[in-house]
Amino acid sequence: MLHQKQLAFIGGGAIAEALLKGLLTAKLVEPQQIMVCDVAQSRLEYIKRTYNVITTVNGCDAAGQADIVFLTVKPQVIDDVLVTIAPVMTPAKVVISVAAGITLDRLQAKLGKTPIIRVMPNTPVAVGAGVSAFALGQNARPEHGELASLIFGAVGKTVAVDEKAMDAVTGLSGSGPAYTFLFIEALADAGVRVGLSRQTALLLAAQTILGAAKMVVETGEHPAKLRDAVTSPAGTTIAGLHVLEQKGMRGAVIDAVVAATERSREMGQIHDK
Ligand SMILES: NC(=O)C1=CN([C@@H]2O[C@H](COP(=O)(O)OP(=O)(O)OC[C@H]3O[C@@H](n4cnc5c(N)ncnc54)[C@H](OP(=O)(O)O)[C@@H]3O)[C@@H](O)[C@H]2O)C=CC1
Ligand SMILES: O=C(O)[C@@H]1CCC=N1
Repeated sequence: MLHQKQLAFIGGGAIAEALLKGLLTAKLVEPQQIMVCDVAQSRLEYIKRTYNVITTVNGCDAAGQADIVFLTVKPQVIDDVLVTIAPVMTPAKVVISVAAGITLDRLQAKLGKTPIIRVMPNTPVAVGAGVSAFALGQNARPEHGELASLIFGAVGKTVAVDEKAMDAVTGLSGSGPAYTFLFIEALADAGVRVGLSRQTALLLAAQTILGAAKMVVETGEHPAKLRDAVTSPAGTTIAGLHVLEQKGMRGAVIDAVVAATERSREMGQIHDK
């Protein structure tokens, strides 16, 4: 389905790199099918050197030549980008926006009849283990849903959601890798505190998170049941869990996701911050 399609990324930052790396690794596309546009020449040089894709500073050119246009700029500059690319957009192209908080209505108002898909991926797409939620705009057809499943399914799991859920998705899985990296870092620091080498502590911490997540996904069991199986009576785990509960870990995580969700909503409402 992506054979001979041209993809353009408008914005060559963190999520664009994660996506193109994942798509190339999955062999869904070849490097010559990808064009990356960014305002920073040094960033483009790095992207070209690393992935051998086509690069340009001209967003209009990139969007004009592409069949699938990814909007991978910060929400704060999305309106400028929409004005730049609007003249070359046609109903035969498709726009995939990953910008946090930016609604389909706001994108559609500038892009006329071009079909739009709003997606919230996360950076583990770079290693084929992302999760992406998507919602279709008013001009999108069922094949555009299939396209989203194909592209984002090649680099992880996908879920179709009602657009209303997008801010919550952003607060949970969009930002979630950052919370998890912080937890891994904290676990590794803890390992060092109790006498392990940094290298060993980091390996134990990261592999523990990976293994625990895999158990939840593959067994379909409730995490509480899996947790109970680790927690021996009067053992080590309950001593550790007691401290985490006393320090309010669950509440802190809920507050973090609520704050990120609210920030996503806020970014959809303001146009210049
Ligand atoms: N990072 C993530 O994990 C995720 C990000 N997103 C969304 O992806 C978008 C990009 O985020 P992220 O990759 O983190 O941000 P980055 O800042 O890393 O990347 C954005 C890039 O776009 C460049 N840029 C700025 N203006 C233009 C322009 N007019 N034309 C072309 N390029 C431009 C920026 O250059 P400069 O820095 O010089 O301004 C920067 O290199 C955001 O909307 C975010 O909400 C969604 C899911 C996950
Ligand atoms: O921090 C951000 O705003 C973006 C959106 C989701 C992940 N990163």
